[in-house]
Amino acid sequence: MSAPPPDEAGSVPSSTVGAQVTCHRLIHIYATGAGDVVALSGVDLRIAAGEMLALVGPSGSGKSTLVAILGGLLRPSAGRAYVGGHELSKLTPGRLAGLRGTTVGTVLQGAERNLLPYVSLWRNIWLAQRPAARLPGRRLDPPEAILELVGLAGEGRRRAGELTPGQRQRAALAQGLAAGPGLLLVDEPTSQLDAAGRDEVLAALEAINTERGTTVVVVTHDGEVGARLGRAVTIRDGRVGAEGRDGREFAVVAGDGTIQLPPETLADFPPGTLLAVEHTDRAVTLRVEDGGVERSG
Ligand SMILES: Nc1ncnc2c1ncn2[C@@H]1O[C@H](COP(=O)(O)OP(=O)(O)OP(=O)(O)O)[C@@H](O)[C@H]1O
Repeated sequence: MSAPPPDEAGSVPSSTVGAQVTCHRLIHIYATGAGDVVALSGVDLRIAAGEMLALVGPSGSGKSTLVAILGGLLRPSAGRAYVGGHELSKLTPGRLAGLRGTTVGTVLQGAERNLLPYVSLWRNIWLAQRPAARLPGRRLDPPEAILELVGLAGEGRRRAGELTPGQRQRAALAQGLAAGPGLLLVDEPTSQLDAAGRDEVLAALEAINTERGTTVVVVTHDGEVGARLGRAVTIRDGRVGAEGRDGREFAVVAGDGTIQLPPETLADFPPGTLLAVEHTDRAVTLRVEDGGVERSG
């Protein structure tokens, strides 16, 4: 592993505090031999610096695509994504590479994909720190301090391959955090774990967020994980479909003024239903006229 060229890495500022994230009408289309696949169809999302949230939603709704764009692994087809003041679609490939790991840390699904199994945890972390080591003003924590943060104090000499699944997942978090990114993206960190392992991973994520101020985004299918993080953004059909905050579920007004109805209402209000919209001071009411369902066309 070699450090990015100084002229490119040097233009990426230090990220010792949480990064703010903004998505504006973000669109991504995969071109395949069988035709185009629209993965994101206009995501509007704002995440404050130092916030922690879950991205939830059905399989294929676009969560991984969104995370890949925020992690600098994929360029959006249209729209804008900002991380820590950088507009990702405007960065050259070199600057985008410099951003990965230093400003944004990504922990891929499956802890073993993030770690070298035959070297110690200390060395795994040290290797992940190398790209950031020459950035001006970047203060890198000793590997042991990062391991302590994720509940692996004293385990640095062990090889990643020797760890339990829960320890391995926390080691993967430490690796993602190694270079001090302002944003940590974590894909399905609890999917292979029992309840105790899940609690330890959640405790590690909370420690990263509260003690370092790192902005943390967790992709999960586990509703309990979403509830514990306080804010859970549901991605549905490639856009923000709803948002849960402290146990309450909300519809979200998108940048183009649309909202998605909760899926359970669609049996009563199928596509094509005509709704009268009534707007008062603090309320918007959608009402079927005359109690009947009218269809367009
Ligand atoms: N590399 C790719 N090439 C073509 N289509 C893709 C590719 N990656 C994802 N897709 C498609 O894009 C859409 C969104 O996929 P994505 O993986 O982002 O969803 P997801 O919510 O992360 O799903 P899951 O929860 O199953 O991981 C799906 O229709 C998927 O089939």
